[in-house]
Amino acid sequence: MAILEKQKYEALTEETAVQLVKELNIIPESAQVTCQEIGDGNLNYVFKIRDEETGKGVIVKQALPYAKVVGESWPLTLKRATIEANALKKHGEFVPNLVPKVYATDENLAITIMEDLSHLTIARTGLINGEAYPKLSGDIGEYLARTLFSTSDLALHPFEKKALAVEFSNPELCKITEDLIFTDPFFDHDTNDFEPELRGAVEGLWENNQLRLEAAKLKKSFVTEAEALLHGDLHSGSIFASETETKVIDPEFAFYGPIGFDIGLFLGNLVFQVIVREGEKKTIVLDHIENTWNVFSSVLSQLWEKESVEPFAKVPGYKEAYFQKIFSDTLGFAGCELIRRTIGLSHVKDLDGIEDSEQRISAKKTALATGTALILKRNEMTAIEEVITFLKEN
Ligand SMILES: Nc1ncnc2c1ncn2[C@@H]1O[C@H](COP(=O)(O)OP(=O)(O)O)[C@@H](O)[C@H]1O
Ligand SMILES: CSC[C@H]1O[C@H](OP(=O)(O)O)[C@H](O)[C@@H]1O
Repeated sequence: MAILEKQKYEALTEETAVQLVKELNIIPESAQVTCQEIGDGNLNYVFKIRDEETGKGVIVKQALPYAKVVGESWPLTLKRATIEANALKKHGEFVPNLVPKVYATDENLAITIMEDLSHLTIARTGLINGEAYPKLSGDIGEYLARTLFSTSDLALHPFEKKALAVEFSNPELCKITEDLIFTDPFFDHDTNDFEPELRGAVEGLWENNQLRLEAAKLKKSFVTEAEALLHGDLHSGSIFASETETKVIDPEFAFYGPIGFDIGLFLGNLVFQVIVREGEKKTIVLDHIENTWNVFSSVLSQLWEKESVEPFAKVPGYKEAYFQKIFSDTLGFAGCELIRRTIGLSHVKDLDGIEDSEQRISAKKTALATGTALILKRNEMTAIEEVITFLKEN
């Protein structure tokens, strides 16, 4: 029986994934294909199917009814697949060159069939291997400015914006972020995961009430400020890159949230590379951090001047106040990401991949101190150059 006719969820296998793309005529019935499950993320299956004759590839991504990294004991909504596909399509309206093409979706099967980007490398892997990715920060700055402006009240009629906020209501995935980024790392919670050598530093965080107060304020912003349609999990593992191209994948955490969240997650993940790199290679990443903010703010500023529908947009001082709020949120969210990826449930290879244990512990202590400082100093800093100077000195 045809898979689509069943109209109900079943976990795909390499065989049924092939059957599906043939049923949908994405690859001809007669084609000789290979199929491999290549998912390395925390949550989903990713099948790569390749037509041996034409070399054409497609990706079938399927949500499981639970979080893959933990297993069936952590049930998770299948609706995230529809959120992901719709977010790829919505963001693709504004930055078609920076997201994969979506060929088909099926809500029952919780699948997105999309462009195969295997000619690119996941940016986290490339950066760890010392790649420079000259286009990365310019492209991500552009992606952030265009997707965030175009889905906000600055660009949309309030009815349209609120309808989108409803469409992208994503409570289960938001709860993961609320717990894993904004809560658990600041408490002695059993999801936390860190080496015994870090216990002193971690207990220092738990006893730092000023830090916990600021983390609480950032969590409140995340939970309550429905400013724009966010990617929701914009770390360097959600970006494919090469010397000439950048593509953003995996927006299953998309929802209406504070604009600084996407920027902060991206910059926070670049900070890991500032911590682990030396010399000129460190400078390349510092330049990416500065350029991301500069491109983001300059494109957003142009869009604000030319296209904003907000009557207050021309009121002297409003734009500056709006940008300063995004800037300080960005630093705070970057700080939370640094802390949670160091001691929380979900780590990063940038740190965990350091084989020498003394070096690894030292890098992790730096990540915790940097994250703490970004959270605490976020309202004192007003320009990206100050952040760069701070990162160079620490
Ligand atoms: N469009 C794509 N083209 C090629 N490979 C992909 C594509 N999408 C995902 N992948 C591969 O699958 C992995 C997991 O995908 P991802 O969307 O991050 O899954 P998860 O939601 O489980 O984190 C990526 O790291 C990448 O290697
Ligand atoms: C159990 S979910 C943990 C973590 O995984 C997600 O990342 P990804 O889907 O890219 O692997 C997200 O960052 C969550 O916080």
